[in-house]
Amino acid sequence: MLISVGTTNPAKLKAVESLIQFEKLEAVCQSIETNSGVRAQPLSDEETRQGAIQRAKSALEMSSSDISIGLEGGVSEHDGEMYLCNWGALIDGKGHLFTASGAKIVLPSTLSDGIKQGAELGNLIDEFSKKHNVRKGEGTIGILTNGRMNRSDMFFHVLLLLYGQYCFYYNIKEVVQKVTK
Ligand SMILES: O=P(O)(O)OP(=O)(O)OP(=O)(O)OC[C@H]1O[C@@H](n2cnc3c(O)ncnc32)[C@H](O)[C@@H]1O
Ligand SMILES: [Mg+2]
Repeated sequence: MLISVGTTNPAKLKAVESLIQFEKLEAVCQSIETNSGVRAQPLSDEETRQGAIQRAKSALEMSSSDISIGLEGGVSEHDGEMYLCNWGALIDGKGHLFTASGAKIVLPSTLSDGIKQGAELGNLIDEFSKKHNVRKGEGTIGILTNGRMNRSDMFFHVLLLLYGQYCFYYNIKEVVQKVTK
């Protein structure tokens, strides 16, 4: 089985490798650089979700994979507070689309103020944590939980939700969403 993933970010790719291991899949993971079709810093759940879907669609178009995956990070506002949000999309060989979101965590005002001024979280979190390329490693979620969670584990959880739905609907031969939606 070939699984294409619309990113070159090692934290996201590690999550897919973890899924392959966990599910004992005979699969190869192909990393494909894709355009998310949304802003580099998505500012809502909907925009982040669309980014994940677009990445999965592009990865499918650019490969002959059995399954394609898109993972996207962004922020969303709830009750005046800004949260880190995460979305994933999986498209199977028949063109069926599955989506799921991941853990959310509130951002301190230093980060949310910077994002409101137009900066990208990836750059802000490096400055905030005095580390380099946090987005490719533990991620903002790692920094803000003092290392109890990390970006790969968070996306691995999203992937379980995606792959789990794929298995569930495939078994009963039902499909909830179409790619065209
Ligand atoms: O190479 P790609 O796949 O684009 O990976 P990315 O790290 O840029 O990740 P996203 O495009 O999905 O995230 C959108 C923006 O939010 C930042 N971001 C999102 N989640 C993050 C996290 O957990 N840690 C650090 N930065 C994060 C990221 O750096 C971008 O500026
Ligand atoms: Mg990006």
